[in-house]
Amino acid sequence: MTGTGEITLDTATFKGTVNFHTGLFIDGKWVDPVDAGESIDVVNPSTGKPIAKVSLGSKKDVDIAVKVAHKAYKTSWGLKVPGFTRGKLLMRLADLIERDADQFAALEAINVGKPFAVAKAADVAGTVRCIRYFAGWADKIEGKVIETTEDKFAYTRHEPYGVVGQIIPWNFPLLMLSWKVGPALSTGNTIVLKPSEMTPLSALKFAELVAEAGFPPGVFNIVNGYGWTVGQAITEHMDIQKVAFTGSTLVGRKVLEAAARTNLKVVTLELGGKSPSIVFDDCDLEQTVKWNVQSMYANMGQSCIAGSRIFVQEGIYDKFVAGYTAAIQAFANATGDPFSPGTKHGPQVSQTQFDRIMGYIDAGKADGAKVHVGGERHGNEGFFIQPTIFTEVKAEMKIAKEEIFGPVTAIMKFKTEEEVIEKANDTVYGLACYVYSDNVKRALRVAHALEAGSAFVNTGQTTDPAIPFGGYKQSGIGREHGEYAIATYTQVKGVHVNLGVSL
Ligand SMILES: NC(=O)C1=CN([C@@H]2O[C@H](COP(=O)(O)OP(=O)(O)OC[C@H]3O[C@@H](n4cnc5c(N)ncnc54)[C@H](O)[C@@H]3O)[C@@H](O)[C@H]2O)C=CC1
Ligand code: BAL
Repeated sequence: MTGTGEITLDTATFKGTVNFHTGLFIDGKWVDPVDAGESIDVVNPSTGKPIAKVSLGSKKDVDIAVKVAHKAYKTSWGLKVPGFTRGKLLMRLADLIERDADQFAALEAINVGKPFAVAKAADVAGTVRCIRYFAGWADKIEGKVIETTEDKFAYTRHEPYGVVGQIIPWNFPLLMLSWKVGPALSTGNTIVLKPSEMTPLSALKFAELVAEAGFPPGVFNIVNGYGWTVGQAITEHMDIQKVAFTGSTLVGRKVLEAAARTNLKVVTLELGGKSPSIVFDDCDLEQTVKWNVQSMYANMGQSCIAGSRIFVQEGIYDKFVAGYTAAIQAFANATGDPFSPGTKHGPQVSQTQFDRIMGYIDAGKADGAKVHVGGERHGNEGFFIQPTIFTEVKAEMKIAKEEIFGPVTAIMKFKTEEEVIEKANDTVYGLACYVYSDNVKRALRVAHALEAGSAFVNTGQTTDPAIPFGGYKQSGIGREHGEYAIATYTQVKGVHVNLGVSL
């Protein structure tokens, strides 16, 4: 019997105990790592104190997990199982996650620092919707017949890869897992997944429900561990045919290099961003302020699509900055315990991220930008940072160029549409962009001219499992969501059948 953990809470939003396993989930069972004994401390970012220990896996455990995943693929999953059966199991899994929504939200609140209500309404509900969406695809994966000559019957099959590796980040531990697990299982692949070492708890809870839903053993496996050991072993494994990764551009590069060095596995990458938000004079000011607050400060700014560079047209600049400042000050007043009902802003996920973000704030100050709001830590416990706005920002400053991944906005002024398109596109990233204007022709013209995989027009940040998500430029390769995700988890075979006598 491997370890278990429990967290008991008596808060205004959640009262009760959440139990979870702390081992590795391989072949439908909870097991200890081959090199048992070492563990990872899981920390509550609101206090900086440990809340659990989970087993630390290694390359040896990845090897075992890949073997059982391969066997499951050949014997009890893959195309052996009809799409409607895979879909039914995924539907059942979604129902179980919904049943345990409060427990999942509690884990995301205590382990990531997300406000409980937000975790429940966004992360958990989004996960349920994502799994249901991909359950629906399972029996709709179709090839096509291709007309060539009268003698030839040719058609395509969209076949799974076999064993896929999935490496999950810490900013949306459950939701990002669902974006990867949903399409992989729907299409018949089996999975070896590594959660972030900082935020493994919701993934471990998820694995319990995979077993309860009745998926065959070996179809879904979790190996906890660090990126440079377990993560790297996944990316280098010769029997993993595809890897899906969400995280930093730095590590994304390593994932691609590992694939090139080993078996040329297919790689999809969802990486960093420095998304522009463009506010035109003719926008609906009140709404635009609200949308910008949400797009930037949701999840404590730890979102790859955060609208972190706000370009404001000169005619509305003063009014926008005044409205945005007031809104951020109100938002900042709702900083605190993720389990308090009114909390909107929690801690950063870790000491490392806290230090990194404070380093950027210091760089902004040193480079001559003006701290308009915030700019300091909040309180003296945990990893809280005040929502921060910089004005008087120049394009060449670090805070305008690099992904901060924290609650820090850089506001800049512009005059013309042409000028702002050029400035907005002057980045190595291309994940998302935001455009605010009541002139729909202009809004769409600009959205089309911006080099980004998602364009949000007159809205905050929003994702939907039906709508493709991914990056241009150094923000990634491939797409998650929608039929595009189905395509990235299948490979196409062209079948040529001779109906005549000659070739
Ligand atoms: N696109 C996104 O949603 C995310 C972006 N980031 C960006 O990355 C920055 C640094 O955050 P980190 O936690 O250090 O990100 P990271 O890229 O190191 O971590 C993401 C995942 O990759 C794994 N990993 C690390 N090294 C690996 C390797 N060599 N091979 C395979 N897997 C590996 C980690 O264990 C984790 O599961 C953030 O400040 C942010 O800018 C981080 C998390 C999510
Ligand atoms: N990584 C996809 C969702 C987000 O970070 O906003």
